[in-house]
Amino acid sequence: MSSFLLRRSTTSLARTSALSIRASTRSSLRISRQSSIPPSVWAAQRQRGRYYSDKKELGNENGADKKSPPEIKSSSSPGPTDGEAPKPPESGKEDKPPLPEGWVYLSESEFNILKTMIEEGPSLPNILGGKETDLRAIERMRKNGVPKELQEIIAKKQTGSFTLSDAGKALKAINKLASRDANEDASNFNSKWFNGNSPQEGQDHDGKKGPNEQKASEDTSKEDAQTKKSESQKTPPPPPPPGGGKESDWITTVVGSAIAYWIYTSIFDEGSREITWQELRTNFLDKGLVDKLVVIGRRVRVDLNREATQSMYPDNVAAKAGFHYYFSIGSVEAFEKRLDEAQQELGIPPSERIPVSYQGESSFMSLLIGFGPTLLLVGLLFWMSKRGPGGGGGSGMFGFGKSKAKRFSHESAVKTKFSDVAGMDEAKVEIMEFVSFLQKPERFQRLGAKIPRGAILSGPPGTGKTLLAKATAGESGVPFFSVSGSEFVEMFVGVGASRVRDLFATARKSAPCIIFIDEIDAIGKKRDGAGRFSGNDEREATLNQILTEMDGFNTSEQVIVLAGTNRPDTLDQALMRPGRFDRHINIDRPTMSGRQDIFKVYLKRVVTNEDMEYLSGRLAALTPGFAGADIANCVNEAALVAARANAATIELIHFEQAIERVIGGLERKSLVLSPEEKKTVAYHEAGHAICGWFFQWADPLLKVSIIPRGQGALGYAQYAPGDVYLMTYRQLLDRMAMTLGGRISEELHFPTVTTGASDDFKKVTRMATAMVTEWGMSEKMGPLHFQKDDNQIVKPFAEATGQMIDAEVRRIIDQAYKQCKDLLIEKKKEVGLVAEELLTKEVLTRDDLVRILGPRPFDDKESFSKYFSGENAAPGESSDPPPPASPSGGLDQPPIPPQPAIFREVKGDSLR
Ligand SMILES: Nc1ncnc2c1ncn2[C@@H]1O[C@H](COP(=O)(O)OP(=O)(O)OP(=O)(O)O)[C@@H](O)[C@H]1O
Repeated sequence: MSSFLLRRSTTSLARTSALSIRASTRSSLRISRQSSIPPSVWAAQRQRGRYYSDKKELGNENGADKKSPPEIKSSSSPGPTDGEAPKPPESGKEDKPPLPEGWVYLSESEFNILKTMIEEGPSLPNILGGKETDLRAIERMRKNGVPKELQEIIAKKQTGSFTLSDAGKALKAINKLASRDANEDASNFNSKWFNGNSPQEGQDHDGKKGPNEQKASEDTSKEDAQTKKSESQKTPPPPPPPGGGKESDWITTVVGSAIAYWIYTSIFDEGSREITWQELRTNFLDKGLVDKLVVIGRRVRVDLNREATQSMYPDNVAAKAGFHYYFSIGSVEAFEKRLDEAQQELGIPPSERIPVSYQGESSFMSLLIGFGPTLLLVGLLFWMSKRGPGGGGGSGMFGFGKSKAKRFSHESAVKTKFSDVAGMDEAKVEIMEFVSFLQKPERFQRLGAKIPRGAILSGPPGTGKTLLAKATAGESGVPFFSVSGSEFVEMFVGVGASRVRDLFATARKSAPCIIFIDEIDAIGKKRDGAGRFSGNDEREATLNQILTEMDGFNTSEQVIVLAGTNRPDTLDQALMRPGRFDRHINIDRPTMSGRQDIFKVYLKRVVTNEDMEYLSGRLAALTPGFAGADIANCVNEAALVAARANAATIELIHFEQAIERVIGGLERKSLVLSPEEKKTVAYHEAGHAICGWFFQWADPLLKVSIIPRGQGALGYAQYAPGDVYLMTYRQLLDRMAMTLGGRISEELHFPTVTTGASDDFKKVTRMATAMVTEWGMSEKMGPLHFQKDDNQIVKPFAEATGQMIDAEVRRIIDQAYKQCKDLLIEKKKEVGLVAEELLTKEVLTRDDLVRILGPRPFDDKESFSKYFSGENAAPGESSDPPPPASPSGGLDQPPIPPQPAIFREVKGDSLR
């Protein structure tokens, strides 16, 4: 820019300087307080302004000003914009060799502009050579020429009319420079390393060649290439070129950053600034600095005469090339009227008036503003689709369709072995077969057997279905994909099916492998018409996809699908058919010996000095109905109890406390009962205890307590019911009578009764109803079965049958009531003894009861006596429960599920 100014006519410069000094001493650009210039001065200034900017008007100018134009013209080298061939600089023209097409030598003035651009732009860090390297880059361009595009950009720099398309040109120029220099460096490097020469003739002091030598050097390299290739195969590859073509990188960096900086400043940074009409008038219009006004929509761009502005406001941004002021207008008509008035006031003749042109709003910025939000949205969508919820991209839109299955491999996560799974021997045998399928498929294929596709593992919660599937993966040593059925469910339709596809596709790639779908009922429910209006299409589509994928396996693929569910009855039949889930493995709560085995697994992991065999047996006897997860929890709880007591090892007492805690809840020592309440609770519990002692088929009593526990239990009696699979009418009646013992004892010992027996009544009613409606234990009703279904609106029986059911239920309960009352009247004294001892000691064990009541008049089961009263063991009685009844036996489940050993008795809530 400075060189440009230097070439201005000294006369005009002197004049403009005088004016500018005067103006700048009076005000800054921002202050609108301005003395107005007389019309004559304005006209002179304006003439000068127009003179500098508009070559067509040169003929109209006075002789003094006519000196400037030729100088200005000579300052800008003929660029390709004029269609002229690039002219080599005047000096040394003859010394320079011709350049390839598209390359030009820059004139000195152009180099000056380029230098200014580089100086204005960011400099290279010192470590890379700083300004010195900048200058070397210029030297190199001076010697080897530059791409034509660079010359055009330099020309634009002078006029300040840089557009977005010029940015493309700039990139092209940088690219050309970079590749030319890279080629040159490569050929220098080749000649240095392959010819073993020092820099050759025709190379500069850095060993680099000019573009004219480049071609020859390339040819030489090509010629030598064959020989070099064979040589390079024999000899180790040469070290990287010294400097590694660093110089050419600097050139690209220097020129690139200068141009990028200029693009940035001309488009974004201070490229324009808004002013008011008043500012325009006082600062520019009145001083004759405005060349042209361009109306763009509701804005007017002010094109200033750069030189005049520069001389008047030398330090102001207004003088910068490419900078524009603009102001907003209400309407074009109003603006024109205002401008007319202003020019009239200034006495500007019509021929000298400021030209006004009109443009549509199609600048880059308006485009950016228009399309910016859309571009942003598209970019955001693209980014989201790349990342997706699973992270790292996924199939389907936004990766939602990507399966969320966790992959475990034998080496990493699945360390579970069959030895960790106890108490389900039959299930283990079944599933072990899958391991052999995966390990030795040929053993089965040899005989023409098809490998099963999958197995459904069903059973109550916590019985070890997932554990068994993991152990299968651990034993077979194949990858294991674990996913929950609910993870297929998403709010978007089609996502579930897509995830299934993705899961199976991934599994196929890792075959042989195991897929485990836990809680498959989340997606595998029966497809009936019922859900038509509840948006089940997505679930059905997911199920259909599973069905399709499982059909799609061929027998050699060795992908085995295991699925776990608590509700096998709700699953779709298509899923269960052979060819999909071929095997149905039912995993029930463990039996007494199963529990003992599971206890052994977990007892091994804790510190205890107890005899393992006895301890595990006793704990198993105490925990009928416990699943594997409950047992694991009990052992852990015992360790916590022992730790709390600062014990060195876990003792039996800690385990028993843990079991009581798991079943009955925490002891609530803070709950203080009144003496009357305590007495009622004691007699209530004593009633139960006496019944349990003197009824033959009642469960053996272990402990009675009146310490409140858990949620609202003010007292409890602990029994060891053992594992029961079949129950007789008499057993049921004794159990009902024992359950009513609490209330009847209250009736017999107090003038009134309490609300504490509500839970007992519920149990008794449920048992009696099942006897009448399900188990055919009423002669009057006969062998009928009415399924209890809360969703059924219409009862499955007639009104008369309903009345008969009610009557029979009442009859049975009355019978149990009478049986209990007769006993408690007979044993009224014993009830009193037990209750009084309870009031003093709060807890009575089986030994206390033996002391008060004498030995129980009936033999206990072996499983019970073995662990709780050894001397009473009945010889020859098996401790193992009878085997489960076969389906043909008419019972597919125990009539009364094994109950926890604690009966909660008096409900605290209802006592208040
Ligand atoms: N037979 C068993 N042997 C050893 N540990 C068991 C056994 N069954 C359950 N467990 C313990 O219980 C935990 C929970 O079991 P798991 O998750 O396999 O039960 P699940 O049947 O899959 O339950 P859900 O139906 O609720 O998913 C296991 O991690 C394990 O610690």
